[in-house]
Amino acid sequence: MEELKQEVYEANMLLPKYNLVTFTWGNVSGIDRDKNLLVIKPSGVDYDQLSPEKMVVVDLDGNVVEGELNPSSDTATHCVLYKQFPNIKGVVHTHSPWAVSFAQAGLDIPAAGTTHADTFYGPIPVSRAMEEDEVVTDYEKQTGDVIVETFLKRHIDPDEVPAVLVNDHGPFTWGKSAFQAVHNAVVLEEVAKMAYHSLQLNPHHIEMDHYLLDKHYLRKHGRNAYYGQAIDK
Ligand SMILES: O=C(CO)[C@@H](O)[C@H](O)COP(=O)(O)O
Repeated sequence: MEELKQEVYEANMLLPKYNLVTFTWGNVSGIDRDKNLLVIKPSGVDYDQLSPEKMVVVDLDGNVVEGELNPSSDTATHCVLYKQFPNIKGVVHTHSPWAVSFAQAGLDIPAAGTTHADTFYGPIPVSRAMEEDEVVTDYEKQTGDVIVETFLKRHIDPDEVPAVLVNDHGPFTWGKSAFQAVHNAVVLEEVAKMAYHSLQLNPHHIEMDHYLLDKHYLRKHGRNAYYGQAIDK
């Protein structure tokens, strides 16, 4: 687990580097799928006080297996995502302002251009607002459940759109490693900013044409399709 602690520590340090967080906001985790153990940032610790040794190891139920500090307050959300999205090995939560603005407005981030399509095969979905009892009982676990519900109800593949906006809260991203999850968080913030400005310039021309989304995303990610029909060429 030492290697994963080092990776997750370095991934956490990228959040302030790319201006995705302020103070102790946000968190990154990574999972060892063989051991079913995840490493996550400790709760409430300033980024400049972090070290690989301060990372916390928990099981998929959030029980601390190793570490002196409390795990991130969002640990339960990370655990739900690892359980429900079997191909992911890293999760990130940030408070990046442009993505949070869409989350607070209850709006998807539209697939407005090829910058978006490079990483996300469609709009970034915003979850529904959570009910009072969901917030009061176990907010962080319920947050994970609402994220999974969003992808199931909208038939979105989490491997093709590795990001979500939690309504009234902020973004979560994921990927095949903690570093890839951070990369997706950086791209998410950039495309949120671009989409906001595109909407201001021309709200009537925002969603990119599907054939361009298909060609661009699927060509970059190993498939080639046209209007969703896979073309074996
Ligand atoms: O979303 C929130 C608070 O709104 C949390 O993600 C904090 O931003 C970070 O909490 P810790 O990871 O330090 O517990």
